[in-house]
Amino acid sequence: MDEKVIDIHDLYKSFGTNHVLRGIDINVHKGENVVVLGRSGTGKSVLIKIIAGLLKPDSGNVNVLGKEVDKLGTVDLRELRLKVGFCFQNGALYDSMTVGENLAFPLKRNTPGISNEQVRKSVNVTLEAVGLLKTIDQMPSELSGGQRKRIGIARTLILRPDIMLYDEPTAGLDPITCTEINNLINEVQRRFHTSSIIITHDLTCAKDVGDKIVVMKEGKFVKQGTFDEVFSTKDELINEFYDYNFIQ
Ligand SMILES: Nc1ncnc2c1ncn2[C@@H]1O[C@H](COP(=O)(O)OP(=O)(O)OP(=O)(O)O)[C@@H](O)[C@H]1O
Repeated sequence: MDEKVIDIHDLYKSFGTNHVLRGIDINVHKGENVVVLGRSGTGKSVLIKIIAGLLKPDSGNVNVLGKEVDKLGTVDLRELRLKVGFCFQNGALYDSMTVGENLAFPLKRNTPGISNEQVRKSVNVTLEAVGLLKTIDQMPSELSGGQRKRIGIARTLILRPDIMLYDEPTAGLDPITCTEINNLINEVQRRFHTSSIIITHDLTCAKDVGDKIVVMKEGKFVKQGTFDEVFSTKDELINEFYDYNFIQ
């Protein structure tokens, strides 16, 4: 796990007078799942949007897969974005397309010349990987919340990215479905050799999927280590999380 696929140093980002990121350092090694844990509004989504090249940093170094993201031109940025999969909180599915079409769409758009047979094969393999091949002809509105999340992950995965960025993958799900999503995130890591950042305020998710946990507060990282290292001392910050998650 020596190779760094994400290497961020001294990252700052403000919106007007709202100083959201205030000197962030983080690295993700190849094959690692890193959880960013923090309460609402601490800047977790802004951080992964900067990594995905969707927002520009004010200052600092943001190196992703060996490239300085904010220095890339349009073509190089587009190429990098294909290797960085962004799993949106709501799955970002097209409601007017079937599940199969939702997966085929990004693949066709980003792989000029791909044959219908290759698309069909890839859609099948990817749906099978998330355990939902049976939903291929269903509409997103017919799916449960957990299924929509899985399909959202599949739609990102179909481009076989090196990096997966998960934005609150378990938000709004019941505990059993949360566990299923956590298992899927680990399965994706194993099967597709992805490196991931998972942002969440769900402690069970952090514990289940995180090789490393970083705790963010007010735009800074205040703790990092394995789950046990971070949560071995129950200071005020950590207690906030236990209270929030109703865990004693
Ligand atoms: N495009 C934007 N323009 C202006 N302000 C923004 C923009 N994106 C985010 N912000 C602000 O940045 C701050 C951090 O937002 P962010 O979405 O990163 O929080 P978060 O930690 O992901 O919270 P949550 O858990 O609720 O999603 C918020 O105050 C938000 O209003």
